[in-house]
Amino acid sequence: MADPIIIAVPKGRILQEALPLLARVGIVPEPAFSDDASRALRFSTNRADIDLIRVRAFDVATFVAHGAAHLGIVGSDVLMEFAYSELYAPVDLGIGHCRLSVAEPAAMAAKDDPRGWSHVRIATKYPHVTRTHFEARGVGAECVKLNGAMELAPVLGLAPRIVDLVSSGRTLKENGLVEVEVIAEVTSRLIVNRAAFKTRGEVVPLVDAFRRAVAVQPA
Ligand SMILES: Nc1ncnc2c1ncn2[C@@H]1O[C@H](COP(=O)(O)OP(=O)(O)OP(=O)(O)O)[C@@H](O)[C@H]1O
Ligand SMILES: O=P(O)(O)OC[C@H]1O[C@H](OP(=O)(O)OP(=O)(O)O)[C@H](O)[C@@H]1O
Repeated sequence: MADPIIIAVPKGRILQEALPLLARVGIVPEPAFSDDASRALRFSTNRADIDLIRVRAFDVATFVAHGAAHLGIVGSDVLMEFAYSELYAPVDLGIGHCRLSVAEPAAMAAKDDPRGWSHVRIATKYPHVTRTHFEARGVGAECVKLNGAMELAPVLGLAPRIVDLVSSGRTLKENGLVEVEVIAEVTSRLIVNRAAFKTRGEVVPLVDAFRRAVAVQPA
């Protein structure tokens, strides 16, 4: 038998929404996959021809782009940041809904006019998306790269503005920030390594199975 197809799934918040979707596709991981105490990183499933790996959200795209995994589930925010040409993103999975936004302290926003910006300093996990967004309207963006807790940057003087994911808005509110621009709406996508799509015959029916599972997804 050929080596199993490997699907990369992010640990963290997307995982909880991805598991019911995988079940509708007919993929049920071994129990250790959902056990936070497990230190394993690769897991078998009810299908002998499919294994799952559990990696950080940003690393899903890297594993699949390099062919170390054949398919993956990843936020469109990550795809925008890396823009890997080796990836094909054929299915919007309709999970992990949030948006990528610019935010700043409420007091600053009260007096601020985004149309007047010529240069901004921004704390973010998304420097590429941020620079591209501002360059499109002639604004230079100087980015301070952080991997989390961006909301601390304005009050501690690291950068007056941030670009981060927003869902309920609670994190911004509890840190005295307000959203001033939405850069992109975000959902999770099924991604496929382009070479695997051509060379592994199992991939096309699997992509179709994800498409069907999304179509019957509860609203
Ligand atoms: N508040 C949110 N609501 C819905 N989806 C979100 C939210 N925050 C993040 N996501 C989605 O989940 C993905 C993972 O989020 P995030 O990077 O915050 O997870 P994490 O577990 O903190 O990652 P890591 O620890 O690997 O850095 C994001 O790429 C995005 O697509
Ligand atoms: O608008 P809200 O519903 O409050 O969600 C937004 C928060 O969610 C994400 O962080 P996450 O909880 O994944 O934590 P981390 O990125 O700091 O690990 C994001 O980076 C925001 O901090």
